[in-house]
Amino acid sequence: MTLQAGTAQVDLAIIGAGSGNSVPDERFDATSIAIFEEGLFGGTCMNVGCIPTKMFVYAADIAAAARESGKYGVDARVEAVDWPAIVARVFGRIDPIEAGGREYRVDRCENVTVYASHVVFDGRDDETGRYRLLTADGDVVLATEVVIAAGARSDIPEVIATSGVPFHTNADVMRLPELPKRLAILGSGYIAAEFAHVFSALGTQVSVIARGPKLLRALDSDIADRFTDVASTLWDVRLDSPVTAASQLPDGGIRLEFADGGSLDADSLLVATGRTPNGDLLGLESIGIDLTDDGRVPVDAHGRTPARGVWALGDVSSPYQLKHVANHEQRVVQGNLLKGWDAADLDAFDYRAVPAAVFTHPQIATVGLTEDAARAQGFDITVKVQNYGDVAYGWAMEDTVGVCKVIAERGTGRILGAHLLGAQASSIIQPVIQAMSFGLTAHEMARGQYWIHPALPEVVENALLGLDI
Ligand SMILES: Cc1cc2nc3c(=O)[nH]c(=O)nc-3n(C[C@H](O)[C@H](O)[C@H](O)COP(=O)(O)OP(=O)(O)OC[C@H]3O[C@@H](n4cnc5c(N)ncnc54)[C@H](O)[C@@H]3O)c2cc1C
Ligand SMILES: NC(=O)c1ccc[n+]([C@@H]2O[C@H](COP(=O)([O-])OP(=O)(O)OC[C@H]3O[C@@H](n4cnc5c(N)ncnc54)[C@H](O)[C@@H]3O)[C@@H](O)[C@H]2O)c1
Repeated sequence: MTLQAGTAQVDLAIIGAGSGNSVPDERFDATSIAIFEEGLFGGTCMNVGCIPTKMFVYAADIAAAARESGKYGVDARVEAVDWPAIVARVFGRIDPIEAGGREYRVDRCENVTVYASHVVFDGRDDETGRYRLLTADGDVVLATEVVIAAGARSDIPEVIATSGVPFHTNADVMRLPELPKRLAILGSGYIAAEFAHVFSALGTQVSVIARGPKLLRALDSDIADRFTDVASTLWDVRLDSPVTAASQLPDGGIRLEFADGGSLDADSLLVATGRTPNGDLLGLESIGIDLTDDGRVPVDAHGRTPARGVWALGDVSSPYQLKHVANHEQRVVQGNLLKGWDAADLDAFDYRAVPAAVFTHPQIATVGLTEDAARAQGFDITVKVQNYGDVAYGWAMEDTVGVCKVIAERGTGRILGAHLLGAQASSIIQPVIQAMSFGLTAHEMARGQYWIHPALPEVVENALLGLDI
């Protein structure tokens, strides 16, 4: 059902149909619900994030494998890349899911009303004490409880925003009508690393511009250093290169100028310099919520904001901008909504072993503490760095760059972190995540199970066995 402009009252309002859209299940059938979504149903991950990017990455991996096939005695070549066909494959699958998700909520959920509009808090209603939510379309909804799941948006550095040069973000770069010949990517984090791989492997000349001395510098320094070295052989990587000016060239291209006096010309520009949580666009001051210093909606371990009855989850409030974390937080908040704000047995967010992967080339996966963080926290640690090339599957791959680094507490053998760079990293790290989540020590994990021989996880087994506990 879709409501005409006016005032409605609901038990629960949900801001954002990304992870927020998963809150109402059959246990909420007797709850009147308003969902506010100004953009696409399914949110960032489904439409412009995790899922489409990985579909492009898969195509890029195939192309890269063909290009690297010579070392196995196979003469494969990338004869052509049909970019429009790749785009059509990806969005031919995703767009109908978005439409289906929206249609399900609008037409088939009796207790749910969808407002396709930006919404803000407008204080509390004098009479009922409910939260007053005001949409850009002029609707007013009074809600007893609210879940804020409003996500984050691309940060655009001022030098680009004020220059007037055309640029892309993850929101539109995957729908370019054709592959650019030269793509400049500003930023050196997850999004930059993944799109650099996609476009480069598919034939674009890619430049990655980092303002600091290495790529992916939030990661363990051994991994970031090694990745920066490998990436520099694949792409035009500009380190220590803050952009001081951007301008459009007469041929439609873009020129970026750097602090050291150098410059770079490209056909297109992709900005990938971080994502700002959307809490600053929600009128939260009207209900007495101040954002954290880093711009997030503050929540306690159960997802409760300082405003009674208002919960938050996902990128808008989480210390992690990751979909599996947003999903976890959604399940916690969902359960707690059912239990009630004051329940003694509220579920809590669990951030003990949060993993992440960067689907670039080579892949990267990480869980737990970096070596520097473990030392800074005062742990007495033992560290083992094992090369992929040390195990049989690494020989099969002729691998010279892959590495698995594990960090454990000396004495107890507690696993504190693992960091992998190389083929299948996002998959072969999973047993370490499991061990950390269930409290297995390094020795228990290494010797308490079989490791399939000669599969790539043997690199993890060997790293564990190499620790000097
Ligand atoms: C390019 C890219 C690749 C990524 N890849 C991965 C990956 O491989 N793995 C991974 O774990 N994570 C990945 N992420 C991160 C992941 O996408 C996010 O962590 C996740 O989508 C956050 O979910 P969310 O529900 O908090 O927010 P979102 O999915 O962003 O949902 C928020 C929704 O709220 C809506 N909204 C916001 N404000 C308002 C308002 N005032 N009124 C109405 N509607 C509003 C927005 O339109 C949006 O649809 C990626 C992100 C990007 C950008
Ligand atoms: N595979 C995944 O899980 C995945 C993939 C993509 C995105 N994400 C999530 O989305 C988040 C956002 O991705 P992202 O890559 O935009 O952010 P990021 O935080 O990973 O990286 C941002 C980078 O931009 C740089 N930067 C910031 N301002 C700059 C400026 N003015 N000039 C030049 N460089 C600047 C930073 O130094 C940093 O290296 C990630 O942190 C991650 O949580 C996850």
